[in-house]
Amino acid sequence: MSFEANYNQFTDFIPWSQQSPLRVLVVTAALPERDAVLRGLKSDPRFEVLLGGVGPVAAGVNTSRALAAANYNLVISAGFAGGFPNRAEVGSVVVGTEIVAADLGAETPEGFSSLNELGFGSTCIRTDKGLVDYVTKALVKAKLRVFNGPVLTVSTVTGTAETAKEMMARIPRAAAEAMEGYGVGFAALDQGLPVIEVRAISNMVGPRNRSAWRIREALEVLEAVFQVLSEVSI
Ligand SMILES: O=C(O)c1cccc(C(=O)CC[C@H]2O[C@@H](n3cnc4c(=O)[nH]cnc43)[C@H](O)[C@@H]2O)c1
Repeated sequence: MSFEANYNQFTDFIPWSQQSPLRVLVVTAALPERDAVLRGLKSDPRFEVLLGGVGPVAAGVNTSRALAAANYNLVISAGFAGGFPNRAEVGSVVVGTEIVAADLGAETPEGFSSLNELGFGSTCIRTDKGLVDYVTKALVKAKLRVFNGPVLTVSTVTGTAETAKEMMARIPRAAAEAMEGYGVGFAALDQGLPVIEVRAISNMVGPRNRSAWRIREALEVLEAVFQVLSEVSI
């Protein structure tokens, strides 16, 4: 289906799609992720791919800078992520329903208190539901293994079973953990733009085991994701 046909499908119910022409900023953390996304997109002119750096601060600052320099109407945070056990396995894709700054808060004798609970703002950025559903369906149709759920943003990669358990208790439906989504999402929100997070699962969240990382597989999945997105022209 052509870009215009798909684009028009949204015009009844997704405000961002009424803005024309569609320009999408994709923010990746590292070079291999950026290159995989570019290979998938095959020079689709509607997409710009930014190397935003690792972690929420670098990603947020670089996204803000890019959004200030040009007009976009959609932002995508993309790359690898850890999958939570029984939620998203290695080689699958997670399309985030929410972006949650999972370690932004305070440790108290009673346990962790999020920024929300402390009354200092929100740790949760909502993603565009219509777009999340649309992207999910397109990826499933392309035979990718896709899961939906909150994607956590952390400043410290989880490296023990205890912390993984704690994260799952804190955000029970969490599907994946990465390090940039909240920064990218905050910058998009600041400009009034919709955001989604799409992650290829390279490892499981839990005890540190670098030999179990499946980077090449995750890169292939990331490339396939953006090939699909280019073909359905979100
Ligand atoms: O040294 C380690 O044990 C280790 C384990 C997981 C990830 C790292 C990184 O430095 C990668 C950071 C990079 O990749 C994304 N990512 C991928 N998997 C995870 C994860 O399980 N938890 C958090 N982030 C992850 C992340 O978005 C960064 O861009 C090192």
